[in-house]
Amino acid sequence: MFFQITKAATPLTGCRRQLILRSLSSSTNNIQIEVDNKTGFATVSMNRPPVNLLNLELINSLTRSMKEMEQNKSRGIILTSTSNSVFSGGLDIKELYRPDVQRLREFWTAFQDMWLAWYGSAVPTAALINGHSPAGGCVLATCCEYRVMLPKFTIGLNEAKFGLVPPPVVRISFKNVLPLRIAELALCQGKLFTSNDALNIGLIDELAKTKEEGYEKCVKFLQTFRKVDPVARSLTKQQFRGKDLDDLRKGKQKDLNDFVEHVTQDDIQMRLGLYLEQLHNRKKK
Ligand SMILES: CC/C=C\C/C=C\CCCC/C=C/C(=O)SCCNC(=O)CCNC(=O)[C@H](O)C(C)(C)COP(=O)(O)OP(=O)(O)OC[C@H]1O[C@@H](n2cnc3c(N)ncnc32)[C@H](O)[C@@H]1OP(=O)(O)O
Repeated sequence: MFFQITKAATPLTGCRRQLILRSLSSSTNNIQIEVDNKTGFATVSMNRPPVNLLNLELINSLTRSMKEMEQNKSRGIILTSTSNSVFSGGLDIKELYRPDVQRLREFWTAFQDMWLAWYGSAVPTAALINGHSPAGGCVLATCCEYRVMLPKFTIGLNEAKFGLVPPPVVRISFKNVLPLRIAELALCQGKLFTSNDALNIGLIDELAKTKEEGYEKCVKFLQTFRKVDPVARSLTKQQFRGKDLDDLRKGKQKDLNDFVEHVTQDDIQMRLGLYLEQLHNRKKK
């Protein structure tokens, strides 16, 4: 993939000059990448209005972005969104409802690859959670090494509430962040935590009042690795996450088959249909 590079001031950091890298190969422009001149850190912003739902194209763009930043020897990545109220609304349920099975398989394979790329990234990562972050949004945030969240939003894995069983790839990064008992209870309850509660249980690391403050906190975290050898850092991270990554790599085909079998069941399709309807009608009441 090719990038067009231009210099511009960014709304994220006021007048600080940044390199704006815009993906040219993506016709949808669903990701924006900015590289800070001073720190060398890249900000990856999901940009799929209105609520950054993870469809096949956005998932593929997230994976490609990570691979390219690794190739470019990026020194750190901040994942956020261009929205004012949503980090990511999670999986686009339209991908799961009455699916074309071939596309459903492609979709879940892409999600597995995105998880492998972000959870296993060689580059240090921080999530700037500038809005709601349910389900797939929470998976992305927990793939990162550090989380800074703005107040009065929600984050968590709510799949159980609408009848989905969270597969391993969804559970693992959540379990990596939280004590096992809290993770188990939260998953069984399909619980979404407020920003404050998320801080109290350790699902996020810091709160920030504004996106700018959150950005500075993410930068501060990434700078903690400034004096650490990048290869040693990356291999140490792999020692912690390597087994999880290997388990998915080895079990990819089974995980895919389980996912497709689960999602295409009549009962699950009915629940997904009802949930979509509920989301659509939410504001009419
Ligand atoms: C053995 C086991 C094997 C396999 C298991 C199978 C499956 C596992 C699944 C994998 C795990 C991941 C799951 C997910 O991510 S599912 C998605 C979960 N997400 C949610 O529940 C969030 C729902 N959305 C919201 O709560 C709100 O939309 C949100 C994000 C807080 C934003 O609110 P707001 O800004 O007010 O925006 P709207 O609600 O008006 O939404 C705008 C627009 O988008 C539609 N929409 C919202 N979310 C979704 C979604 N997830 N999928 C599809 N569509 C969605 C909403 O209806 C609006 O559209 P409209 O046309 O009505 O205007």
